Parts: sequence; C-alpha cells; structure tokens
Amino acid sequence: MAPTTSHQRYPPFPDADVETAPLVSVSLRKLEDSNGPESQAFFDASRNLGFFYLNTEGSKLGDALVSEAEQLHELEKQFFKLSNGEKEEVAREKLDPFFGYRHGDIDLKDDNGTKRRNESYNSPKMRKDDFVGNCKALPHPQLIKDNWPLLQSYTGHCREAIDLMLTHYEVHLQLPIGTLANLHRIGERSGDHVRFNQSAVQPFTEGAARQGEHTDFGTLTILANWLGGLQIRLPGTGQWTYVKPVPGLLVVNLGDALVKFTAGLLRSNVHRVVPPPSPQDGLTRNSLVYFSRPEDTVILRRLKGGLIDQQPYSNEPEPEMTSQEWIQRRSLGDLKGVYTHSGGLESRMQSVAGRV
Ligand SMILES: O=C(O)CCC(=O)C(=O)O
Ligand SMILES: [Fe+2]
Repeated sequence: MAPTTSHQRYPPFPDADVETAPLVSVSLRKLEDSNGPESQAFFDASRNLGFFYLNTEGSKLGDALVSEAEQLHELEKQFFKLSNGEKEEVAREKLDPFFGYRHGDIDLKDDNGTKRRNESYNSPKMRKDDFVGNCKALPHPQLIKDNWPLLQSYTGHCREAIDLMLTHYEVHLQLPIGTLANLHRIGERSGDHVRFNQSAVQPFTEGAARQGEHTDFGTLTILANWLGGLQIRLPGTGQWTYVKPVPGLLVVNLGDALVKFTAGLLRSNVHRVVPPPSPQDGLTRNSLVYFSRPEDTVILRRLKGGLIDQQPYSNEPEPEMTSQEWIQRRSLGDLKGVYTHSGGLESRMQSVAGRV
C-alpha cells in the first residue's frame, strides 16, 4: 500500500484561483520497467520544461522515497526549531565553503521580538560522501546524528532513482551506456547532498521573489513539497506559475550540468520560491531537496556523441570549469545571475519575460 503523506494536515492548495505549471507526470514504476512511451515522455519533459512530477505509485523505490521524505519533513521542522545559537554552530562560515546552515533575516519580527528568517541547511552530515565514507564527516548537531540511518537511506534511494533516470537519458541521447553514470559514480567525491529549506511567513515582495530566481547547479534534483510557493518561469511567455504539491508525486528538475553536457539539448528551468498562495499563506513553509551533481573533478562541457553532436556550437563558448568550481563560484563567488540554457549567465535585472 502506498505510504500516507501529511499533505492533508495543511489547508489545500487553491486549485481554482492560481495558474499552475503544466508538469507532466512520469511514472517511476514505468521507468523501472523500461516502458517506451513513458521514457519518451520523461525525455520530452526534460527537453521542454526541465521540470516534471515523478509519480511514485506502484514502485517499491517510490514508496521508500515518499515515506522517508515524510520522516525527513518532521526532522527538518525539528532542526529549524533548534535555537539560533545551536544552528549557528554549524553555520557555513564555520564549516565549509558550501555546506552548513544559512539564513537571511526578514524585516519582520516574531512575537518574541526576534527577526524572522528564511533558512536552509546544506547539511555536511547529509553529504552523499559522508554516507559512502569518501571523506571525513563534518560536525553536525546531535539531532542530525541521531537520524543518520534515515538520511543515509534517503540518499541511497534518491541516487537509485537518479541513476535510473540517467540511463534513460543515455538511451535517448544515443550515448554509449554508462556515459553519464561514469560522471556520477557514487564512490567518488561530488557535491550531492540533502537540503532542508524553511521560509518564514512573509508577504510577497517583488524584490525578494526576484532575488530568489535560480537554476540548480547540478544534474537532477528531487524535491518534496507540502505547501505551494515553488514557481517556475514558463518557457516562451516568461510567466511565473506555481507548482502544485501533490501527494505521492515528487518534483524533479534538471540542473545546469545536464545543460552543459548536452549543449543545451536538455533544459534547466529558472525557478524560485515565494510565499504560498492563500489559504496556505499563514504557514511556515518547508521543503526537502536532494541535489545530485557530477563528481567534483568532472569538467562541465559538452559531451561528444549521439544527438549532442547535432547541437549547434555557440559563438561565445562558455568558460570550462570543474563541477566543484562551478558550484562554489555560482553559490558564493563571482559567477552571479541566472543561468539559462540558451544564453549562459544572465543578470537578474535582465531576466525579463520571453528570454528563455
Ligand atoms: O522549496 C522549493 O520548493 C524549491 C527549493 C529550491 O528550488 C532549491 O532549494 O534549490
Ligand atoms: Fe532550486
């Protein structure tokens, strides 16, 4: 029986009043069974929108993902309830250039007079590499330590689903089997990790929404959502539309590495998180993300072979760098803006309707 989810504990997503993004639903079970039409639908969604639902129904792996995502949803809520002091013990500044706790203050105060925060935890304990023993684990709160087996299991299941999707890409791209898998070997260091996100209750502001526009840096992202708030910018019109959270459906999106490997054949779509629409707007919002990334030393550039060879060459080739450098420079450093599959990096102020 499919695991129950906690979506019904929240006010419903407002079906009638807001426009939702046209995400295709791809069955994990059918991908596992190598179903041709489903695999084609998966590939088309990856080219056209760069976002789709992964329907977990009927798949043992899917059931495991949903039930563990539910448990991690509870864990992330507990994590963000730790005192600011405890969370700041594992702040990014103290630990690592990328992993750790981060927050942005909002210009609103809680009843106790503290500033509200938007927070995230790229947990060092949640790096895929900690689980497979590729490096020395970084410090982490006891709460995370206590839940190590759950995080480890979720990481393994996310990677199983992602590795399966990579083999489908290899077939459709007409690449030798193993081409993408060999750039994502589980035993090698990479930026794969779980992220906890929490947004405080706040009004919509254009400035904050715009500041949050981004694409994901890596390969495939698996996202679990309980409340609305995720928006994607539709190709063509540039209109922002909500992604509706649906029980049993995970949201999958492609990251920049797949765009670079395929010379723009696959799409990483611009998205952002804004306050949930009414009647969900009075609630703190959490999401759970698994990011997969190429191995740290992989150079992000177009691969050779298959359909990729038919892609046009750009007049202004993008600078080549390793996956590790791309992630660090994009998240902390000098490569600012929104990455688009057609135009490279674009400043947020230029990112107007119709550009993607
Ligand atoms: O919270 C969400 O729904 C999406 C989060 C996201 O896009 C990210 O963390 O990269
Ligand atoms: Fe994202």
